Amino acid sequence: MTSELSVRELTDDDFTENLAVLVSAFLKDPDPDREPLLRRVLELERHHGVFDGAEQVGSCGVMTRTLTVPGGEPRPLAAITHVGVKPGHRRRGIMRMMMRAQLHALHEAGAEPVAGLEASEAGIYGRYGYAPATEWADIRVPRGAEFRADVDTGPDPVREAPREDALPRLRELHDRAAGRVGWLDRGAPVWDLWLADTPRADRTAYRFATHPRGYAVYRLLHGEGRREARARVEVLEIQSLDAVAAAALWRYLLDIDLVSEVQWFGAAVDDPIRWFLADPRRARVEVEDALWLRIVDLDRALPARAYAAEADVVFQVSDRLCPWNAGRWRMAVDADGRAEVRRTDAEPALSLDISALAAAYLGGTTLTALAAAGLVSEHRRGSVRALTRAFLADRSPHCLIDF
Ligand SMILES: CC(=O)SCCNC(=O)CCNC(=O)[C@H](O)C(C)(C)COP(=O)(O)OP(=O)(O)OC[C@H]1O[C@@H](n2cnc3c(N)ncnc32)[C@H](O)[C@@H]1OP(=O)(O)O
Repeated sequence: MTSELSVRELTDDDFTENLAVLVSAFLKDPDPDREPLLRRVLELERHHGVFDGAEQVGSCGVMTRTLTVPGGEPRPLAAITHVGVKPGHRRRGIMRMMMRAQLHALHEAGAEPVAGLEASEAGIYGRYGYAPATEWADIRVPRGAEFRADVDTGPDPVREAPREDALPRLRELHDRAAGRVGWLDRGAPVWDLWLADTPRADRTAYRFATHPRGYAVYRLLHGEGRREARARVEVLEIQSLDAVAAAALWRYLLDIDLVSEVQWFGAAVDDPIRWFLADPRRARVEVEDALWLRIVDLDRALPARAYAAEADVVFQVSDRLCPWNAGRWRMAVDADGRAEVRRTDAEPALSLDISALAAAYLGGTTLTALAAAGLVSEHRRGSVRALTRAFLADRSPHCLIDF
C-alpha cells in the first residue's frame, strides 16, 4: 500500500481537492463562505501533498510570514498550516513524509530558517523537532471585578465602532504594537480570515471597542435564562500601546451590562489584568502551549535574534530529521548581543536536541528549565546558566496565532 504513495508540491489547480482533504481531516463541513478567504491566504505552491495514485490524501503548507524575535526585528517565518491526512490513510507515515519533504525543501531553497505552527494536538510535533516557544493564557474574570484604586484608566473613552470604521484603526494600532516578541505580521488577507464571522444563533457578531491607543475585538455568547446576567464576553484580541489603554479596555469589557464574565483564550501569560485587579485571584488563569517553533537552519536562525548577555559556548546538537543541524557548534555572543555561530571540533560544554533551541528561541522557556527536565545535558559546569542568560527576553513572548 505504502509503495503507491507519492509526495509533490501542489499548484493552484489542486486547491479544491486540497480543501476536501482538510475538511475531512479536521472533521468539518465544507464552508463555501470561507473558501475565497482561504484562497487568498493560502499559498498552494508552498504546499506539499501526498497522493495515493491520483487521489490527494495528505496536505501540509507553508505561508510566508514574519515573526518578531528578541531585539524587536521581524524575521522570516515559515508558518506551517493545513496539515492533515484523510482519516482512511492515517498511521501509514504520510505525515512523516510531508514533514520531511517540507523541512528539506525549506533548507534546500535557503528559505525561512525557522518554521512555526499551532499544534492541534500537543503530542504530534515534538518528534519533528518542534517545541512550544510561546504560551497562551486562558483568562476568565467575573463582570465588575474591581481594579486597584490607583489603576489609571485615563481620560479617553472607549467607544464601540462599526466594523468598517474600526478596521483601518485596528490595522494601524496592530502594526504599531508589533514590536512584541512572538508577534506575526498580519497582511490584509490574514485580517479578513481572522475576523471572518459566521452568523450563529448562540453568539453575536464581532464587536469593536476602540481607544486612541488600543482596541478590543470581542463577541457576546448568549446564555440561557430570561433575566439573569447570562451572556459572556469572549475576547478575540486586546491590543494596547500602553498601560492606561490596556486598563481602559479591560475596564470597559468588565463593565458591560447583562454579562457574567469576560474570557480571553489567547492572552499573553503576563497580561496586565492580574496586576490591575484589587484581588488578583478573581482572574482564573490556565496556561497552554501556543506557537511551536522548529529551527530549520541553526546557523542562520540563531544569529537572526539579539541576545541578552555575552556568551561563548560550544554545544552538541542532535537532529535526526534535519542532519545539517547536527554536530558541534560554537556560539559567541558579543557585548551588543550579536551572535556568531560556527561549526567547531572543540569539546562541547553541553548537549541538546534541536527542539530545545526552538523552545528557548524567543526567550519564553529557559534552558535551565529544559535542563531540569533532562532535555539539556551539561558537561561543563556553568555553561547552561551562561547560555540561559544569553537567551533571555525582556517579556514573555506572545503570539496570537492567526493561521
Ligand atoms: C499546523 C497544523 O495544521 S496542526 C493540525 C494537525 N492535523 C490534525 O490534527 C488533523 C487530524 N489529524 C490528522 O490529519 C493526522 O492524524 C495527522 C496529520 C496528525 C497525522 O498523520 P498520519 O499520516 O497519521 O501520521 P504518521 O503516520 O506519519 O505518524 C507519524 C508519527 O506521528 C504519530 N502521530 C500521528 N498522529 C498523532 C496524534 N494525533 N497524536 C500523537 N501522535 C500522533 C504517529 O503515531 C507516528 O509516530 P512515530 O513516529 O512514533 O511512529
